[in-house]
Amino acid sequence: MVLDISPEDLPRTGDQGIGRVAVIGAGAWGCALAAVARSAGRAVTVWGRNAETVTAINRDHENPRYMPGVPLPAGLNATMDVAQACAGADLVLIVTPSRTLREMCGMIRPHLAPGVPVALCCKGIERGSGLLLSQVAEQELPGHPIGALSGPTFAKETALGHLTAATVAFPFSYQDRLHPETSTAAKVAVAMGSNAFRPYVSDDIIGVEIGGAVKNVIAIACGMMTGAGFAENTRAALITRGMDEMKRLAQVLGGRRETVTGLSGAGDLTLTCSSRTSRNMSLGVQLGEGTPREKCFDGRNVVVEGEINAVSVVELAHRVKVSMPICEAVHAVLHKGAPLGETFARLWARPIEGEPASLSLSIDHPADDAAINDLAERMS
Ligand SMILES: NC(=O)C1=CN([C@@H]2O[C@H](COP(=O)(O)OP(=O)(O)OC[C@H]3O[C@@H](n4cnc5c(N)ncnc54)[C@H](OP(=O)(O)O)[C@@H]3O)[C@@H](O)[C@H]2O)C=CC1
Ligand SMILES: O=C(CO)COP(=O)(O)O
Repeated sequence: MVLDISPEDLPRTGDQGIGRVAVIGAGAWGCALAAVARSAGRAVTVWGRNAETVTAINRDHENPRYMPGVPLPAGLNATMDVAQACAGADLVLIVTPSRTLREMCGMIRPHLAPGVPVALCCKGIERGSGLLLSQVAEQELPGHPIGALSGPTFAKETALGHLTAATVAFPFSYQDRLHPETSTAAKVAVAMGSNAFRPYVSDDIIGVEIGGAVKNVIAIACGMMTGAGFAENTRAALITRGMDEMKRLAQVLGGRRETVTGLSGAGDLTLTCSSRTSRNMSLGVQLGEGTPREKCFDGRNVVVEGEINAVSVVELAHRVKVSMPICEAVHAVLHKGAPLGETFARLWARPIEGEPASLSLSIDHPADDAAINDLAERMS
């Protein structure tokens, strides 16, 4: 169900709450979130850099390039003018690929009113610096509360109004702990929430962001093994052990392990590792089937965050000395030319460990090279 209210009919609620939302990015997720905010009764303007897409959103209420056939609410405005998109906004959602975040922050900076909260809806870790996206945005947008909106949310399903839940995380002040319902996270959750889109409030931005960045890499691993002919046992093992990698990294960086078991961690990991609707899983499947990288997605340029972020995740893990063997395997195959079959066969042949890791043990068993070669052969 989509409410069709003209932006002029809506009060600007100012201090009372969030009336206007600017969405930076007119791709699949940007348009889906714009539809969510519009359906929740907000006035919404989407900024996009592609004239045809902007025209199609305004004229046809559709994004034919990224979500063909999915109707968007009629009252949703799109523009190529960033000043117009940000004018009067009480909330900004940044929804472009993670590698563009710094650039997007610089672009919107001159046009934001002081103190307007910015929620990051992209998933990744900055390459080189190892910074979380929220830390990048804090550097570029001083004085603005920076948070994240993340969860198991395929854009098309969300835009079509399928029941969806996600986490909204902003750091809490002392006051926020006394009155969580007036925190920025709660205000953003109220602004975005509707009968179909259910936000949960969190103060653990680190835990939420790590979940979003790492799950894409694990989804590529699941795809690779699926494409190579392995089945549900293998996928379940990768999901579970992948979640452990997420938990370890989140905890060392100051996030909470229980956040990783929530929507933005376990929820998104399960979704992304279960369906070829996921671009990350789909890339893995194609590679596992033996398709050369340049021929994947029929040669189209598709946003696969886990591919780029395998580098930043592994670099970060090395920096903080966290063991992430599945991410390492994906990184080795994608970026170091390691053979997929042998890499995953060796992943399975690692020393026996404790579960949980606090049961600290490591039992070497002699690597049976012939067996590893057999397994690798089976995967090639
Ligand atoms: N799709 C989904 O289901 C979900 C996606 N996300 C996350 O959202 C983020 C965006 O993904 P999604 O919307 O799916 O991607 P899409 O490929 O659908 O769209 C990407 C958008 O970003 C724009 N863009 C790309 N590069 C730049 C740039 N340098 N400057 C400005 N705009 C740029 C594209 O514009 P143009 O068309 O002009 O190239 C396009 O509008 C990712 O981090 C993804 O992980 C999160 C949850 C769900
Ligand atoms: O993040 C997503 C769902 O929550 C989208 O996943 P993909 O980028 O793999 O399509």
